[in-house]
Amino acid sequence: MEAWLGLEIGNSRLHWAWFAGEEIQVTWDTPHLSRLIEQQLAQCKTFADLPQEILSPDLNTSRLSPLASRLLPIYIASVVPSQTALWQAYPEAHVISLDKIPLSGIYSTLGIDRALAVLGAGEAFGFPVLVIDAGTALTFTGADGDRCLVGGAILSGLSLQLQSLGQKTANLPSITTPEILSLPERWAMNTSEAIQSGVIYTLIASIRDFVTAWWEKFPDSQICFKGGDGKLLLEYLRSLHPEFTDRKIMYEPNLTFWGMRSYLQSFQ
Ligand SMILES: Nc1ncnc2c1ncn2[C@@H]1O[C@H](COP(=O)(O)OP(=O)(O)O)[C@@H](O)[C@H]1O
Ligand SMILES: CC(C)(COP(=O)(O)O)[C@@H](O)C(=O)NCCC(=O)O
Ligand SMILES: [K+]
Repeated sequence: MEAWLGLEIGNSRLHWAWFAGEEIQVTWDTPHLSRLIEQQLAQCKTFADLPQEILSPDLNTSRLSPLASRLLPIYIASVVPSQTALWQAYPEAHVISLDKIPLSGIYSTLGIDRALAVLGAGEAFGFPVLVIDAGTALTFTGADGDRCLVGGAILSGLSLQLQSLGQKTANLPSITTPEILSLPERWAMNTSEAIQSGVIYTLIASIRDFVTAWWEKFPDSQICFKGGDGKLLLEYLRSLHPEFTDRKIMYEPNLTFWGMRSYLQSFQ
């Protein structure tokens, strides 16, 4: 099986998957790359020449050593043009564009991450399907039983909501997501918890509203969460709304990579 790397470039960080053919071997995340790396990417002749920055510290690199003597193709789904540009110099970079995604009804400025995630989810669990991506932004993206985009919605993600409150007010601290270890008190008695309560309970209420509206349209449809805050938000949704526990709703971090795999298969 041929080896390749999937790279999803989000607004907070890079998400990587090493594929052996159709199987994901390992995934990891790294920070955005600096412009200084462009030169190094241009001169890559083998996997071993790739900058260390793209490998995670906890990635067992010995697993990758069989690949070290070759140059791996990297399939890129990016919503950050300045980060995409850095890869133009890499000889085996393939930027995935919206026009060849095997879904209908797509609008021209739809995020490629959203298109691939809904494609990956639909291929794995069947169409119709709804994807909730809790990344920098939080997005809802649905497709119907004919693999046609139904549409969706975009709002500020969990960290962005917390950060912007801290940045645009004099007295509010910027809370970070690792500080939210459990569901806050709804009726909070201190500033930090009041911020957490406001952001979390309204986010969960919005998600519940979209989920309910989706199931009114497509009652048996699978709903998939992904993204850095997806696991936490699904956990909170379930604990506040136990009636969702037995419904088809799950967390799956690799939807975009599954979408890349389907995209590549559509050319075979
Ligand atoms: N190590 C981490 N670095 C950055 N964000 C993280 C990390 N762990 C969890 N998160 C959460 O993930 C969110 C970003 O989600 P992610 O899916 O990585 O975003 P994007 O795909 O937009 O780059 C942040 O808002 C943050 O709350
Ligand atoms: C909505 C997004 C910013 C989400 O990006 P992310 O939070 O995953 O970094 C991205 O999908 C995007 O730039 N979309 C383009 C607009 C659209 O999808 O309609
Ligand atoms: K994303």
